[in-house]
Amino acid sequence: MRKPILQNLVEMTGLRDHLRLELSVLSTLQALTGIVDIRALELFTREGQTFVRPRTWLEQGQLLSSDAEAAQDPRREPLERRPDLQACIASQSASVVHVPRRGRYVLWLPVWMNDKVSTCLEITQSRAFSQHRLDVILGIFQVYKNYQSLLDYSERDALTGLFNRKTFDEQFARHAASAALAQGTEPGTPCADEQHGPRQQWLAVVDIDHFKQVNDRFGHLYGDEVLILMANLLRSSFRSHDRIFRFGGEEFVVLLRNATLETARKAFERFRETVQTHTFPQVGHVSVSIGFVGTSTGSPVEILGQADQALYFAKEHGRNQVHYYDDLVAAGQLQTKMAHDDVELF
Ligand SMILES: Nc1nc2c(ncn2[C@@H]2O[C@H](COP(=O)(O)OP(=O)(O)OP(=O)(O)O)[C@@H](O)[C@H]2O)c(=O)[nH]1
Repeated sequence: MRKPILQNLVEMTGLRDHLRLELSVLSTLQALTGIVDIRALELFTREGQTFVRPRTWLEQGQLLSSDAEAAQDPRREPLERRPDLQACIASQSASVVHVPRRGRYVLWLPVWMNDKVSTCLEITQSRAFSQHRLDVILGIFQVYKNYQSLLDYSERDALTGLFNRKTFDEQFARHAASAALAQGTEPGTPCADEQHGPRQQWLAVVDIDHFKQVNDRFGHLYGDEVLILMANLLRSSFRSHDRIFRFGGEEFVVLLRNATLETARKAFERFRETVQTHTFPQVGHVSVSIGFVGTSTGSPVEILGQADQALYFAKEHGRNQVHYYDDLVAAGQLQTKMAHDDVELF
C-alpha cells in the first residue's frame, strides 16, 4: 500500500544526512501516480568545465544512490552535451518542463543554494504535467529545499561558512568505517599509481601562527576578518571535492582526496606559501603551520592525533612550516603514540 504523502514528509524531515534526504524526497515523489522515471542529478565543475551525473536514480522500481566521487563516475558527462538542461540552469528558473520527446515529459527542479546549483531533480511522466500535479510536486520540493538548507546550516561554521567540527567528526568516522569494511577497494585505501606512488586521502591540520597577537594588536574584529580571508584562501587553494573544515578557533582541517604523497606535499606547501605572501588588510602578513598524514590506516582518533603531532613539531621548530608525520617518525624526530580506545579525543 502507498504511504500517504504527509507520512513521507514526516520521515523526510527526520533525516540528518543529505544523501538519505535526497533518496527520501525522490521516493516521496515516486509515490505519485504516473511517474515513469525520477533521478537526482549532481552538477560539479572540474578544471573549469561543468559536468553532470546521476547521483540517485530509479532501477527496476528501486531507488539507488552513489556517494562515490563524482569526478570518477563513468556516467558523468559534460553539461554542454545536455543543452536543454544547460539552458534550464542558465535561466535560473525554479522549475522547467522540458518539451516532450518520444511521449515523455520531463520536469527539472534545480536546487539553488547560495547562488549555486549542485543538484537538480529530474521527474519524467508519460503525460503532460497538469497545474495540480505541478503544485503538489513544487510543494514537496519546497519542503525538501527548506530542510536541505537547515541541514546545511547546521553543518557549517557561522563565521567562515566552512564545514564545522561536528560535520568533520561525522564524515570522517563514516569514511574510516567504510574504508575498514572495504579493505582495499574503497576510497581511503591506497590504490597504486605506478609513477607517483599510492593515491589516498590525506588529512592536514592547519593552524594560524601567533593568532593571539593578531587579536591583541588589532582587535577581535580584525582577527575575525583574518579567519574569513583564511577560509577563502583555503577554498580557492584546494579542489572542490577536497573537504575543508573549521575546527574551532584558528585551526582548520583539510581532507585532500585521491592524491599521491607528492601531490599532497606540494598542495599543502603551496597553500603555506600562498598565506605567507598574502596581504591581510590592516594586519599585513600572517603564516600557518601544517601537519599532515595519510588516512588509510588507523582510527580517526589516531589519524588526527598524528597530524596534530606533526603540527606541533612545526610550531616548536619555527612555525610557517609543513611537516609530514611519517617523515618525522622515520627521522626519529617523533615517537609513534598508541591511541587508547578509552580516550575520546573527538
Ligand atoms: N578573532 C577571533 N579570535 C579567536 C576566535 N576563536 C579563537 N580565537 C583566538 O585565537 C587565539 C588562539 O591563541 P593560541 O591558541 O594561544 O595560539 P596562537 O597565538 O595562534 O599561537 P600558536 O598557535 O602557538 O602559533 C586566542 O587568542 C583566541 O581568543 C574567533 O572566532 N575569532
